[in-house]
Amino acid sequence: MTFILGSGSPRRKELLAQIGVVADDIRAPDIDETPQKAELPRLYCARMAREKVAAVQAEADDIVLCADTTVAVGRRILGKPENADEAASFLRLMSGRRHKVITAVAVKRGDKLWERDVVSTVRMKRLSDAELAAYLATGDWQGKAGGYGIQGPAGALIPWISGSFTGIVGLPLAETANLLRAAGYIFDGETS
Ligand SMILES: Cc1cn([C@H]2C[C@H](O)[C@@H](COP(=O)(O)OP(=O)(O)OP(=O)(O)O)O2)c(=O)[nH]c1=O
Repeated sequence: MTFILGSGSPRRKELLAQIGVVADDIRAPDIDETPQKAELPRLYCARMAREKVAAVQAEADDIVLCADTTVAVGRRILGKPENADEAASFLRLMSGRRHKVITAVAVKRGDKLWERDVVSTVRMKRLSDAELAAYLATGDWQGKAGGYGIQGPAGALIPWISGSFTGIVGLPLAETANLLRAAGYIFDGETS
């Protein structure tokens, strides 16, 4: 059995390492992440995780794990901003209000699939123009859903969350450990 992390995200690799899981191989999936018309954020996020895991080539006995993190303001899906202007518009939208962060995880082994999604609520403080400009200048928004990373400088902008911290960062560890166990991944110290 080979354990394949189907993700190019450095966060997901680090989060797995936190629970002692080291991938034998990393294969970043390349899929079209465009939402369908009127697609709801949670359904979109679950579909992305499924499509990622389907896109990763593996042997029948290999375990493959993929995930997707999506930020939602109401029904609106905020993906990874393409540039600083888009990041600024996302952050203005979230400023002073709550939004959801959904992370869907998909694990496959042969033709079996295990899936789980975790929804967290995040409150962002009301951002002054100076705070917004200072955050954008860090460049930390790049490659992150919604244009911020709670684990970085944006942590100072988030006074409250409800849900899974590791889920917001990109991989909900409690749920992920359960999915891996279900797929037959053996953790250190466990016999089956
Ligand atoms: C909201 C939030 C997102 N993120 C990151 C996690 C994900 O890497 C990214 C969302 O993009 P994803 O499309 O979920 O993942 P990815 O493109 O980085 O990697 P891959 O598809 O290869 O697995 O946003 C944070 O790091 N911190 C946060 O607080």
